[in-house]
Amino acid sequence: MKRILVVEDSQLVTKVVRHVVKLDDGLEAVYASSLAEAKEQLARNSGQLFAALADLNLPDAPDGEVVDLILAEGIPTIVLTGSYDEERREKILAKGIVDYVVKEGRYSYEYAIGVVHRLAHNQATTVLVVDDSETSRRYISELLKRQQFIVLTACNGVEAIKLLLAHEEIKLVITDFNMPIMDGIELVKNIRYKYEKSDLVIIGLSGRGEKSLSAQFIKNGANDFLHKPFNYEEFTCRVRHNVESLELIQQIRAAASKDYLTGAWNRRYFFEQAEPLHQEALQNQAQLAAVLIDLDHFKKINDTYGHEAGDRVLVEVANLLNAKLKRFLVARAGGAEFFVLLPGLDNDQAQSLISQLRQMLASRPVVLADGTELYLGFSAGVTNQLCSSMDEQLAVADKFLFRAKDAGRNLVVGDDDEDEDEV
Ligand SMILES: Nc1nc2c(ncn2[C@@H]2O[C@H](COP(=O)(O)OP(=O)(O)OP(=O)(O)O)[C@@H](O)[C@H]2O)c(=O)[nH]1
Repeated sequence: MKRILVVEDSQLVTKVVRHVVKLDDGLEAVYASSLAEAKEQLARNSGQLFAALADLNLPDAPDGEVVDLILAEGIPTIVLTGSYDEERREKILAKGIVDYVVKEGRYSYEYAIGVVHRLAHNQATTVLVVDDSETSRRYISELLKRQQFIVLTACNGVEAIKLLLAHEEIKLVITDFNMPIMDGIELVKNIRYKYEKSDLVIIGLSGRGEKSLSAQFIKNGANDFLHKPFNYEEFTCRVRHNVESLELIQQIRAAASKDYLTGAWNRRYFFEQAEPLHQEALQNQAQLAAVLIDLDHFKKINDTYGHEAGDRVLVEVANLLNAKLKRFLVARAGGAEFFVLLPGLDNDQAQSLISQLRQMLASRPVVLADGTELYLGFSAGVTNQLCSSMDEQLAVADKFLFRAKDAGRNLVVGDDDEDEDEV
């Protein structure tokens, strides 16, 4: 939970902000209606405030003094202002605030809260700034740090590539064009050999009078560009827009790869990951065990306790498999069936691991919402016969799974079992 300070003397505005904050699970707020109260809240919540929303005009501080007070504590501040004019805008931005919001209705406050959330995301986002000018690097870094980004810097393309290789977490590269050793466009070309646009955002910078550079940046793989000199708002809007687009693509990707109910990987993702691992194992004659797990009498759980109880069981089983098979690939195949891929394990090792899981599940009940304890069993087929494709190997696992069901269920059958595993 992030705690924010809201400094506002209008009761009506405070009421709306309270309402917006209340609807937000990730935020809690403390309130002040004057400079004096703001001082008290800062002292009381020292070290615990993530950000602040502050009105510029307070009865005891009519000229934005409260903003200076909050900024002096190192707290990212979003200014709430009743009126907007160019001179005022320049003045408040120059103070070092994160953003300003003109109080024009509920949407303005939702926007302000959105900025707070953006700051929280930015704290986990690393940006690489590439520029040979120290002044420029420092200026861009300062703008990014105001937005709470983690910032790394490089003074040419070669240094940038070294940093990219050493820091997989970098999500955004902001690069100038004119640099010694490797210019910005060459850097973009090099980066795009390895990183897709949907994995890493690049924003090119081009100076005035070099208009064609912006097009060259984009044509060679940059996501966006900015003409220099730019102002703080122009820069932060572009950065925000690009980072949000990247996050959205990554969310869509994750949603397309995960099973909606259990959060486990889905069938599509499993094959996407498993096929290359299978090919690699074939080429290197390496061990690769594939497993098909199916809960026993799952239909009876739905029929007896309802579909919701069935869902709960599926979630618990997926959680157990994910927790116990962390370094392997686990996916929900559909219904009450799960795929597991165990690279590096021979049949005996895989069979023994899956049997342990079977015993674990059988000895730990899943507790339903009404307190009912359900002891579950599963049957599984395990094989490390590589066959010629992943599909074929899974067909062998499926044949063993069928054998396990046929032999009475609650069993793990593998390559060496002509009949059955332990019951
Ligand atoms: N609650 C719930 N049920 C599901 C879901 N997907 C499939 N099912 C049900 O899961 C059941 C799967 O049953 P089966 O695997 O065919 O049969 P079973 O009762 O487990 O019997 P055996 O596998 O032979 O032991 C069906 O009744 C499906 O309707 C789901 O997402 N949630």
